[in-house]
Amino acid sequence: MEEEERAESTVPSCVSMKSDRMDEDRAESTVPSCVSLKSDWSKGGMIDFRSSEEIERGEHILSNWDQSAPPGESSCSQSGSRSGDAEMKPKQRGDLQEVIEGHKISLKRRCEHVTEGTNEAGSGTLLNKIYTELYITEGQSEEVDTQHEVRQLERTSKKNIQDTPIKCQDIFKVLSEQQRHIRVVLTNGVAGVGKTFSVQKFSLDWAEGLENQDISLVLPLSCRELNLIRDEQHSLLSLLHVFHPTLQKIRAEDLKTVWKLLFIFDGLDESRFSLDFNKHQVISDVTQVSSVEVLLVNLIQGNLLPSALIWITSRPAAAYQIPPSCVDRITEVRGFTDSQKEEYFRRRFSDEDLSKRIISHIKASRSLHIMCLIPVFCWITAIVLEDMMTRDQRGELPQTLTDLYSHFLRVQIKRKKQKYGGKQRPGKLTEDDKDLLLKLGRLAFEHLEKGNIMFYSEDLERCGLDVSEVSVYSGVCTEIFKRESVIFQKSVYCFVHLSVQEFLAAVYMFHCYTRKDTAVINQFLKYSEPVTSLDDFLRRALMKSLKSENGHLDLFVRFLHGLSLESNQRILGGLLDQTENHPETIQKVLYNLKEENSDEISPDRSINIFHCLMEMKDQSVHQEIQEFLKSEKKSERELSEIHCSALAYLLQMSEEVLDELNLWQYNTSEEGRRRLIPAVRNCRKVEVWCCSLSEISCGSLASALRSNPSHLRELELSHTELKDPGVKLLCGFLQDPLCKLETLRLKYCSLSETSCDSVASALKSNHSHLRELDLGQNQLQDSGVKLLCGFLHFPNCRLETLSSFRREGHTGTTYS
Ligand SMILES: Nc1ncnc2c1ncn2[C@@H]1O[C@H](COP(=O)(O)OP(=O)(O)OP(=O)(O)O)[C@@H](O)[C@H]1O
Repeated sequence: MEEEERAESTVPSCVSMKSDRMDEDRAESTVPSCVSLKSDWSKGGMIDFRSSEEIERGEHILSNWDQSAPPGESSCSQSGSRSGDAEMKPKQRGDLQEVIEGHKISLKRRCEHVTEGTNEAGSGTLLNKIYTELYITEGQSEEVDTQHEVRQLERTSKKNIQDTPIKCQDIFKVLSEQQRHIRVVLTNGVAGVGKTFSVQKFSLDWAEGLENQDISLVLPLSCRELNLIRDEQHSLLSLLHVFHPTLQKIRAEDLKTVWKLLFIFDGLDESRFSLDFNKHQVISDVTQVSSVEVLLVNLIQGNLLPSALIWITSRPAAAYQIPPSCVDRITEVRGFTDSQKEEYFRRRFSDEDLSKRIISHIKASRSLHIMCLIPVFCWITAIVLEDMMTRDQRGELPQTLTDLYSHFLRVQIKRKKQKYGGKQRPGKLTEDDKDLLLKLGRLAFEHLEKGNIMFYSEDLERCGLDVSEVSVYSGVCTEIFKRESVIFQKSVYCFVHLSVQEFLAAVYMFHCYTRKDTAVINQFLKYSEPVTSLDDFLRRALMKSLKSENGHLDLFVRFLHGLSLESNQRILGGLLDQTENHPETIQKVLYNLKEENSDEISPDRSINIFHCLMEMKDQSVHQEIQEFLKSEKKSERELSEIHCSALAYLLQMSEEVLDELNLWQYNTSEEGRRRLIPAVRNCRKVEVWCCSLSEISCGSLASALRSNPSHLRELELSHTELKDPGVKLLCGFLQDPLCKLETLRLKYCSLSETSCDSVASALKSNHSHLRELDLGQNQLQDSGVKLLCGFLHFPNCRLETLSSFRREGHTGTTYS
């Protein structure tokens, strides 16, 4: 037992960022020891010191070993376990029971406290006190793409009526007759939406004997921590011993005997593995040594411990690594519904009046209200608003993201001062503080560019950060930057949320601009001409961000624009030098944003230009579009490109589904029409004809279609020069089981027989609702038409009208 404890103290918790190891140690004395459990278990009629709850738990697990397999489990999953079980001696059973009980106690200690960015000993709050039910759905609401997560959350804030909610504790339960045994569950969700909290709550409820008691062992493994042994070779058994030292005594036979194990891999997106499901070493023995990646693939595919349940959580951009054929259920953590947001603030503050004021401020600010869909934003908002509302605050409450994050940083700095005292004037930073924050900013920036969210001591040192200094800092100001975990004596650091990293990165870049640090600026902008003014700098930064494929600089550039306002610079208490804030310069920046026009930019990405305007507190475009939407004669009003981006944003966010989006109904340029494409996400009928769609616009259209499978009934894409690759992209949407499209017109799109193949196989793969398909005036050839005819014989085919007629050619199929 003592040995186990010592071993445990050197390893991280499964959910280390939320747990507090100091508390674990304190809690130690209050829980029954494994020794007493062991003797209880094996002693028969002797006096039992355990609580009735513990007895119940223990007996339940024992009874699992005596039961036959549950219905629905695959035979292969049972074969190993039953035979091993039969051979098990009572002494072995007792030992195993003891190990499991010890594991439960350890897991409970790891999971019952959350630290929410604070590493101070004893500061952890009880998970059960602040845990607020999350809105989790079965299936996927949005396309799984690599777009920036803040944009995704803006889209996902709308609740789809067809979503099926599922409770966190039910994710392995068979809920309908159509479902078979659920072995592998993949849970998606954007950053900070509550995936780790869900894992922690699930594990705690299990360890406390409240939920999922049919599972014998819950084994959470954080992918972030698995990274640290990425280059090592392990067997599954040794992996468990490393990450769950309470299971040191567990043997290979035990793993095969315990009939329901659950492995939880939290944060696949944070793993640095490359999972190859096609070509890998097959492993079926828990003692066979290989790389962590190979072990993971074998577990997921069911080669290794076929009866073990697997739960993987991931941000959407990384979830594609798991082939759909390996997954029995996909769920998505969608964050908080409106009532859950309120519940969150009520739970958080015992002062009822304060929580009411905070809730009403959030409701009054549309962007804050949308952001609070994501729990981590609720947390940041709670910290800022609590501070502002409980002191004599005359200033305006934050309305934009830059406002909110500037206040967040200010609150953290203030907390540091309260802790250490200090002679400087309130609201002003010491030189040391500035130095440290800017170094953190540099770290944030350099790693944002590379797409890194985790850092090691070496990375800190490279930015001039003294590791011990950061540790002190992270002890008092941990909401900004926290020590994520310690494993094998190696610290891993990360910012409390990606958006905090993006904010600090923008602060650093802005500082470099005001200090005229041309080396850093030129390196970032990759431009030989020197930056001449603030508007020139912001314009080039915007262009750079718009060219990024996945939008990884979107939020950064939004903050950069927000920081150009003197009002925000003031909140930061001297961290940034004040800039040449001539009204003309700001006007020039606003003008540039409104006039930015390039057909090389994806329509989805262009919406970020509108967000930059909002961060600069320019409401003009927003107001003009609101008026436009109310006006009678819409087609007469001329819309600029930025108007179209704002319109696309408002339409896709609207609670109401638009009946028809016809791009020619708007009085705008060709580029303006393309910028409207994101609105396809929220309408029933779409007419995009006579538009030349570039590859980039086509990608945006495909992505918008994929996120609107259930509303869209009619799609007109004739005369669009879509070509075969364009059609291939769109087929992803046709394959979606939720796709209800009835009419698809692709006349004059320069298509060949290749497109027939793509369309026919997409339609075959699914219960297609398509009734009309028009492929006329393309060069489909007889072979293409033949492929389409193949689909007509298919049982799922509901097609009533098929046209592939080509006037001058030999093909003239019409089918009715
Ligand atoms: N159910 C919840 N109740 C209360 N607070 C929550 C809940 N879920 C999340 N939070 C808050 O949001 C923060 C982030 O949550 P969490 O770490 O679970 O997100 P995540 O989805 O795992 O994010 P990432 O992908 O960045 O790892 C938590 O530290 C907590 O402050």
